[in-house]
Amino acid sequence: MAYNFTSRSTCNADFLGPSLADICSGSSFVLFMSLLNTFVRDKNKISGICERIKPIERPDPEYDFVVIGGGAAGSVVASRLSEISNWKVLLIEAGPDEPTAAEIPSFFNDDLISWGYQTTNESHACLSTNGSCSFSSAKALGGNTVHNGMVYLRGNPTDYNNWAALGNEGWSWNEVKPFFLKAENNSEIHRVGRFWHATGGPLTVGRFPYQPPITYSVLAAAKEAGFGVSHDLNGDDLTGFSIVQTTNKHGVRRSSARAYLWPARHRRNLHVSLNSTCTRIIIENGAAVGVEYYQNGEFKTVHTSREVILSAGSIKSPHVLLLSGVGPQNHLKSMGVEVVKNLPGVGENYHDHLYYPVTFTVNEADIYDNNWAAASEYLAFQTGPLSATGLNQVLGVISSPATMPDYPDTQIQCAGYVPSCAPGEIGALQSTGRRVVAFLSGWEHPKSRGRISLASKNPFQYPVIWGNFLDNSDDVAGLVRGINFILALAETKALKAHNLTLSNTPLEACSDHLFPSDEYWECAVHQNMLPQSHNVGSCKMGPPSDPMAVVDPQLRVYGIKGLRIADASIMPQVISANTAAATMMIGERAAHFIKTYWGGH
Ligand SMILES: Cc1cc2nc3c(=O)[nH]c(=O)nc-3n(C[C@H](O)[C@H](O)[C@H](O)COP(=O)(O)OP(=O)(O)OC[C@H]3O[C@@H](n4cnc5c(N)ncnc54)[C@H](O)[C@@H]3O)c2cc1C
Repeated sequence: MAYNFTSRSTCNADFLGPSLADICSGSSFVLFMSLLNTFVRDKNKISGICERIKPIERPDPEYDFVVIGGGAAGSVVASRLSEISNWKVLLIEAGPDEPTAAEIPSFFNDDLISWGYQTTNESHACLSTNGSCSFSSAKALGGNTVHNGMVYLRGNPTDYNNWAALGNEGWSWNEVKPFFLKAENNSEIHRVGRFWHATGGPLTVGRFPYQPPITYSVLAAAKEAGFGVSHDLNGDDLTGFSIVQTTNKHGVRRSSARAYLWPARHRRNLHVSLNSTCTRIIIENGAAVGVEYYQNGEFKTVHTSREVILSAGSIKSPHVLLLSGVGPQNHLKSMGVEVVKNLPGVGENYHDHLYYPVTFTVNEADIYDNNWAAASEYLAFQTGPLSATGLNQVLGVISSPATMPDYPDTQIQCAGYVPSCAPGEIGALQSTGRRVVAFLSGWEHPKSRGRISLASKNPFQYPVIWGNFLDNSDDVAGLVRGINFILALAETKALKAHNLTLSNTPLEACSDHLFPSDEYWECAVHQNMLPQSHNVGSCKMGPPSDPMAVVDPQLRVYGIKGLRIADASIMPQVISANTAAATMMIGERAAHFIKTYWGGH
């Protein structure tokens, strides 16, 4: 095999986001990361430098549709609507284009492009950080699909049947499944089969080309501990540990923007405006007629002749609605915002999956996996450690005694072996200690509900994000059960062979409890639990009989004509799995509703 770095592209994309060199601090990293960034950027197969959407500088005064937010759902909506060549579509995204670093799977969760959100006033959670939980959310074209873990899980059929049972016609599993399939291009169809999967859609899905060797010990441990091994958690094997499929193509990330927008880059009827923050939806006589946004130091407006689609995610969609005068009237009045429509559910019902990390060491030196050898292999072949997310591609789905066997409520996410920053030397040590791995107890059926509300009517001030996490004691119990599953996994011969040793040390704040008893873990999760950034529910979908519903089952905002919401915020209850695939499905569903309404099929 010969290394080939000669595919230097001549394309230019001066609108790209931050460089790899910005990710790692420390001067010794800079040369290595700058060179890697240059090589990656020039390699079209990885960076897609010649395939990117070219942003528009001066949008037209009017479009048929304006989509706010180019994330998991917004990119899908804009792409699907612009399939109709006589519809003009504008997509407004607050962030820049997706950075080249994002294309390399091992550099996931890069905080450089994050909005940097924090919850406040938590009485039961994140007590070690004064009741404020931090979580990541990407500000870039592609939204969180640009820096998420790429795990492709759709959730459980019961999740969607529950939505339908709440009065959301058209959202049962059998009705949403075709839209998952429409999106999907499964690169392992021979392994996972056509009953559950499809080929030919925009979103390439498959396992990463690389798994760290310890992966197979984790799977053996899962078998030994009785959790089982699933060959496909999206098929009929709904529980067990698995090397999951992810949104990657040949070891390169597939964000929703790369999957849906880049192939549409030659469409003359699709415009994308980057670094453009929507500050308000313009509503006249009960109808959305345009959008106000801020770009390059100026407020601008654009009008729409058909619809505005709000896809700014679970934090910003309610924020934009509230800034536009749509929300609980008393709250709006108290903030000095003119009430356009009293809609009490806006910002309510906010919730997220919760997790608690249990950390261990293994009997290996703590080396950096990102080095010249790994980088060269990745540049030449898009394989090796950089082509994957380390042990994070392994997770377990478990039904605890609190749920039905076919409706799992616990997810154990594995973590470790992720090559990200590197000092530039092959085999350099990260520390003189042993390598750390973690297992995250993930609680997938949270019952606590929080709220998004205005901090002020200034559109640039973040809203107040109150998770109210762990308010319901069932959520604490769920996390502790997950921790016990992890401890059982750690006791297996398969993992003992790695000398897996618990490294969580007793917390001072929990010193009244025996370490590691259930009482101790209950105390610990109140101290250090984290939201998983799978936030949903803050503009929930519901039937007209539900006074707290924000959108109807066709995603139309109650009481405002020409305005829909398509993103994770419409989920009435979070699904039992990572939320990106479901959110892209919501984008597909929204585009279908819109095309049906306006005769666009
Ligand atoms: C670190 C991390 C890891 C994750 N890992 C996984 C995973 O492995 N698998 C999985 O399934 N899910 C994962 N998720 C969750 C998943 O990515 C999200 O649920 C999903 O992206 C939500 O989609 P969305 O369209 O609702 O919002 P987003 O994807 O957040 O998109 C919203 C977009 O709107 C833009 N925007 C916001 N406000 C404005 C405004 N005022 N004007 C213009 N634009 C605006 C934002 O910049 C953003 O681009 C992860 C999330 C995070 C943060």
